[in-house]
Amino acid sequence: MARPKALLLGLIEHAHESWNALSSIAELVTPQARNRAEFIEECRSGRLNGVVAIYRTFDSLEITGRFDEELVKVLPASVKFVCHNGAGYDQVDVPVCSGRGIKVSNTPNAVNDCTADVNMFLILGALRRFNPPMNTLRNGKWRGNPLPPLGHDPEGKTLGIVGMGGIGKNLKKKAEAFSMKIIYHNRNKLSEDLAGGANYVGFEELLRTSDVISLNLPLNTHTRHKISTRELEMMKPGVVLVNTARGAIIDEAALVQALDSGHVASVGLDVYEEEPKVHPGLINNPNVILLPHMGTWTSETQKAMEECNILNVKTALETGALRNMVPEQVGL
Ligand SMILES: NC(=O)c1ccc[n+]([C@@H]2O[C@H](COP(=O)([O-])OP(=O)(O)OC[C@H]3O[C@@H](n4cnc5c(N)ncnc54)[C@H](O)[C@@H]3O)[C@@H](O)[C@H]2O)c1
Repeated sequence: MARPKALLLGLIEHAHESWNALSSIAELVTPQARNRAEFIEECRSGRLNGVVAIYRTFDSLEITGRFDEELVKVLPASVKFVCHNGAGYDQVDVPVCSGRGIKVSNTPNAVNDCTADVNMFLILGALRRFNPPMNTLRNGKWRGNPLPPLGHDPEGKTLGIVGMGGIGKNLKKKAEAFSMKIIYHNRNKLSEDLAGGANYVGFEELLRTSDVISLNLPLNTHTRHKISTRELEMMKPGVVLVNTARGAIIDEAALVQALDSGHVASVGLDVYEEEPKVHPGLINNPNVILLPHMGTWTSETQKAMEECNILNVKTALETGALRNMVPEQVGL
């Protein structure tokens, strides 16, 4: 019987040894294609027949585009698993994969500390309004003239976490060390044990009562533009908003307006609607602290994510099951 193939879409940067070790159970292959049209052609040519598991990276979007209906339809019939190296898997259309009997995994947990650290950095940076003085210092003007506005302490402020999963729960612990009071909204209310003392509230109550709001939920058809004009208007005047989840959860044009009006005092962002493009209204606003999607950008976490994704490929090939199947497919 022919050996199964595992297809690598994108690069392994750290876990070379573990990837190469997979060659004992599968033939490891890479595509010749450099863009989506070429990849579709390569699939149609039969060159990738026999591929059972695909390891894909966030940046492999450049080679294949989204794993949407058009792409999933042309994948070889042998493909049974798509293993995505990342916690957020919005580049993969899960219902379409489910329809073709393809199982999808991601790399949760490995990202929790690293992303929650960035979350806390943005919360502190936005609350303390550190962006303008960081710029004036670099421009040789020390604190600037007029002086920058006074910031606010995290202590005693209410932090509303939307999406109390791996990162949300990790952020809760970190924010508690800064004496913040935590409330949360989640698709499902957590058990007392998992909530760890955080109060569950409805989405609108969270918007109305939080001093700081952190978005930690996945992007999908239900959550696109979950924060738009109506939701921004419900927030307390002077609210601080932080997003490390996915840019398109916020309607960026509406956010720019809310910042310009002063209703939203400051914002911390790691993610954007159309990366790598960033709305000029965000770049030009000194009350916005910006990072270019750095949530998991540490050597330790990048390696842990790659190891986790390789383990998914390995268990898929060896046992026919994924270790980290995405929640939508659990129980299918
Ligand atoms: N900035 C980065 O580099 C970076 C790094 C890792 C993850 N992320 C993003 O963060 C997101 C969260 O990651 P995670 O590992 O904590 O995921 P997770 O699946 O562990 O948690 C997500 C939580 O959101 C909840 N949720 C889903 N839909 C909801 C809705 N409509 N309303 C309220 N809650 C909802 C889920 O029930 C779950 O508890 C990922 O989807 C990813 O897009 C970004």
